[in-house]
Amino acid sequence: MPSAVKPPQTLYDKVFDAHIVDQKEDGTVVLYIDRHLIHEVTTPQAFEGLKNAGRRVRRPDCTLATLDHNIPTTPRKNFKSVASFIEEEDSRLQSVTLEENVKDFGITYFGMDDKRQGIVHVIGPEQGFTLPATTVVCGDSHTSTHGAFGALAFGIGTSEVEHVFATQCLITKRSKNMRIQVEGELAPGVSSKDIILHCIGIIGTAGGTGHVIEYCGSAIRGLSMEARMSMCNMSIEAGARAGMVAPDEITFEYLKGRPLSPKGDEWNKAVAYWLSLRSDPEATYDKDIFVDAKDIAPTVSWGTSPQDVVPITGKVPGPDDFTDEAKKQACIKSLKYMGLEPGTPMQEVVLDKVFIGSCTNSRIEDLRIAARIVEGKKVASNLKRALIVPGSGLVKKQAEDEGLDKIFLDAGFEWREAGCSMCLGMNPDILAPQERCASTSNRNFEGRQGAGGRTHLMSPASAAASALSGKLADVRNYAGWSHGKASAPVPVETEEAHMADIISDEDLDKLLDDPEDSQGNTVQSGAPSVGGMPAFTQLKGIAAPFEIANIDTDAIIPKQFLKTIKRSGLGSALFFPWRHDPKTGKEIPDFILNKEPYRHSKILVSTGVNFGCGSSREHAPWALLDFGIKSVIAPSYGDIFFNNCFKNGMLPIRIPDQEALERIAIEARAGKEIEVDLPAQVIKDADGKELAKFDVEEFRKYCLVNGLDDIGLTLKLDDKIKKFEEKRTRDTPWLDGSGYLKGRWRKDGSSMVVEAVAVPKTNRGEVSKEPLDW
Ligand SMILES: CC(C)[C@H](C(=O)O)[C@@H](O)C(=O)O
Ligand code: SF4
Repeated sequence: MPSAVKPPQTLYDKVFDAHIVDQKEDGTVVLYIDRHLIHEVTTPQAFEGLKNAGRRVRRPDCTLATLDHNIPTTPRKNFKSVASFIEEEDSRLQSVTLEENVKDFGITYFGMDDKRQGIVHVIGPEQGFTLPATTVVCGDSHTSTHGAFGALAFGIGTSEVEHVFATQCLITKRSKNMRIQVEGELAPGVSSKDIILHCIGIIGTAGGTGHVIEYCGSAIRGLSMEARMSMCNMSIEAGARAGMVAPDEITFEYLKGRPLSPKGDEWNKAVAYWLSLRSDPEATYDKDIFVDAKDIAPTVSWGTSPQDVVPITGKVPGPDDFTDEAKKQACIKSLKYMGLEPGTPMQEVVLDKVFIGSCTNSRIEDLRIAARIVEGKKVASNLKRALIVPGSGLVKKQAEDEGLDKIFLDAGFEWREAGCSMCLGMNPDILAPQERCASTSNRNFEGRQGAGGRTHLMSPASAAASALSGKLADVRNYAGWSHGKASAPVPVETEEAHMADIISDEDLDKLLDDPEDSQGNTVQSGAPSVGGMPAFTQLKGIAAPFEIANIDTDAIIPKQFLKTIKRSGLGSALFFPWRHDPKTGKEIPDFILNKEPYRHSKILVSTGVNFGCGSSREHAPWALLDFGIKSVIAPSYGDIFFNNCFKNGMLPIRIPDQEALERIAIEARAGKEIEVDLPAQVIKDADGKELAKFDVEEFRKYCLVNGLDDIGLTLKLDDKIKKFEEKRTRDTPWLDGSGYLKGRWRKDGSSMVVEAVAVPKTNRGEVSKEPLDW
């Protein structure tokens, strides 16, 4: 536990320090991970790596698995097995693969026939698996959600998932501290979703890059745990990898009695420890933002970035509302995609669908508020669908116990089973091209909810009001609304809408199986083979210039390509919607990577900030690598993407100096080769003239130049990891041997060792549940 004599520290500093297993001189830290949540999308390649290297999962008791992204949210009355229930082949394969892996490695798993199944970020807190002062990771960017408990929780890529499986540690660096203080009382109709949208509007999607945000102030203290989760969830959209709230009475009340929360004497010990980790009053922050709660209105997004927000009473902005040229261009692009005219009042924007769900807003309180607003009324007749998708089977059950399902069904909503659903459309719930959706999810990127689909982010209350209005609506006008409009029955999703997702399943299979690009050229298969990493020293080649800011990983590789259990063959999927015409599927000749000489690019130069923001999908670097791009140069990056590159033998280079970056971009635009020299840390033009110097962390450079597998390096620290675990067992015994694996643990000398007992299986693809102890 942290000592009282240390200089003033933040909550983040304290939790981070309490988990250091080893620290190198350059600041690289081996950090112990208390809790690992896993799902089907980002684990197959990690398990494959483990198997190939003959490694085990070090702490199955600290690992919890579920299915969420791929699964249909249709009724499960006839559910027999995942293998027979999931129709779409790639989704089925990914889901069955998870089931096989959890059996092979003895990991607790909530399958589709378990009422505890749900979105990974809903079930962790619900079970008390997420606890204050812990480190929590998941191969998913919205792991930031769990920071609501005062946990240091962040998303990781698949290589890091494998690293945690094998070592229960991660190699990382200390982040900077940022504070967002929200003081005062929230106005009626304003929720924590509005707080976070408002804050992202202020700081931008790159505002928190490199930082961990601590949310504090009276408005935050007044929020429930569920509201805090919604807010921390979107820290990633604010550019930060993690967001935290100091644990308090509200936290403890939420956790007490949860299946995996500490019990009896341990509970009191745990609470005392958790309280000791609050930020010291004199602690300082690298970035400080103050928000007056009364300035926050119900907020909605208008564009294709979560920073594109206005109060619901506002209008769609136009390029003239921005002074910065890059922002003007981004506005033009967003308006075109969203099909909006500048100056249109937001409340006149007509909707096609409403989605209330996702790891941001699918908890019981979200459903309660939505139900209160729609009770006794009907969804507008112009809506094609209005979906309520509970975040977990337990949320669903509770809502049904309270009669909320009936309220929704009577109002004309669909009442679905738990899953990610229309948040990203890896499952059958998607938008058709040009359909407009009021959504309680967290990302409004191009194609996020379905190719060509248009997303407006908002709170559950606003989404409920919008469902009644059929347009984007100000919830404050709906509180007393009692006369429902006549509503038409909500049509069910057609097969056509699903297939409209640009690429058919057959095409997808072909692309993934065939290591050729869409032009039929064999592409360099640069993605590393499992267990190894190619060395990186000098790289000379054509550099493709990209001039847009905030290029997200959904754009680098859209969701339909994430349903693979392999790392290779993704080159054809790179920037798929930007490279191909959605109607014909043919190449768009003007897109940079479709032009000569850029088809042969080995380097990508982005003059825009925050390259690779958003999702943790390691498929993004895999796709770049498979296309032939081994190095990216940009002013700044999404943190997870930046890490993921190194894990694949790629070099992402930060060049924050605008002039130096422009020198490089000039060469790129001219179609000339440039050279990246990692040992010398310089970028040169084709004649060897220096264009820029760059920094790279010593440890990362060492691994890249020598092609080292960092799992092997961490495993060499086994003695230190064991020592850490002994101390953890003494100080925080409630973190060992989760309730689900009771009786499977034995003491082996000084350390806890899990016995290699697979979760009992009923039949292939089906895993039986551990008995519930509640
Ligand atoms: C599939 C996963 C990698 C991804 C993420 O990391 O966020 C997904 O959950 C998303 O929301 O885009
Ligand atoms: S953001 Fe959406 S897709 Fe990602 S975990 Fe949350 S609900 Fe699932």
